[in-house]
Amino acid sequence: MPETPSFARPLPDLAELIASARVVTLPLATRFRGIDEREALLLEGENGWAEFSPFLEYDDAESATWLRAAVEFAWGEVPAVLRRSIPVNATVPAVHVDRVAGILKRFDGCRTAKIKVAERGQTLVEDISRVRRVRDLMGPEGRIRVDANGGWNVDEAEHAIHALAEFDLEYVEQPCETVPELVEIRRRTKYMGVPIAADESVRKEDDPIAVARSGAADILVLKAQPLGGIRRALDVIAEAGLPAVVSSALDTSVGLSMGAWLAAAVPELDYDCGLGTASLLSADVTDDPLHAVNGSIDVRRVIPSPRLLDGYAASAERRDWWLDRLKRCYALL
Ligand SMILES: O=C(O)CCC(=O)C1=CC=C[C@@H](O)[C@@H]1C(=O)O
Ligand SMILES: [Mg+2]
Repeated sequence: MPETPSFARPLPDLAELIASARVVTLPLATRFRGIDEREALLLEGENGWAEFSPFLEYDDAESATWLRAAVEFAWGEVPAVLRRSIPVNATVPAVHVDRVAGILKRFDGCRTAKIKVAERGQTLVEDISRVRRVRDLMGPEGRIRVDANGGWNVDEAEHAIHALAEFDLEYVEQPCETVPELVEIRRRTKYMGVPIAADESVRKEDDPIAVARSGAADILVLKAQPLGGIRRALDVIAEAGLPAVVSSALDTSVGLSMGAWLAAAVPELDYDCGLGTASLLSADVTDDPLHAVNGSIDVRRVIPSPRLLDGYAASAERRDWWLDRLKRCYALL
């Protein structure tokens, strides 16, 4: 038996992970993050199913953290939940303004929308018209946040946030790439009253607390898979001492069930969570997907349907690729 890590006691053998592993390729309803299909590896442990789905370009060291999260959720100790349903935001990719209404309709009852901005190859004018359309459709009570994925430099961010402020933004997520840039943009835009949230600067930095320590953000966006699991994400929230928004990584409903579990265990949950993205998929692994109903998703384990696992099974070549990745990442646990 390999050495016992804290996230799953004891660490299941690799053979056990491989025995239950299923790899799927799911079509997206809307291109997002430059992809039209989402690949994911699902695993069944003693607690139920979990998802291992680092993006394809991530290296093994980063991906091993995502595997730690899956192993914890399927085999390890998970914390008690404090709530049974989680309010979620609609997620609006960087689409043409004419597609905004169709996308919002996929998110039943969501009072909050997160809109992607600063997409490479697009202009601020396109961002402004997309955000304006969401504001028009949601009305004055809708809550609107934007996510730039670090796509602006500090001057561009200052200009864009100033231009978008008229839409009453709840926050701007990752306007710039680095922690020092976030510190600077937060200083420059403070007078506008638009809070800054950090996502990549939490999940991709070696030290997820650096953002909080440097005063680089008002809010943290936390994702269970990239942070290495629910308990690690809860530790980050406790140590950072900032309000948390729980989000996800374009997961299947199985991955979203882990995100919902994290959101359910966070002591204070003041913001709607980025866990409604099953609605961006045009197929899922379960007949009972975690779609928003009345603006919220359930906190529950998700059991994939054998019919859907077969129907959306990845090609033999992609399955082998994922199993090799699983083995390499397991070796890093
Ligand atoms: O937070 C949401 O509304 C949905 C999740 C989401 O936006 C993301 C999922 C996956 C990859 C990321 O580029 C992206 C994000 O940056 O938050
Ligand atoms: Mg983000």
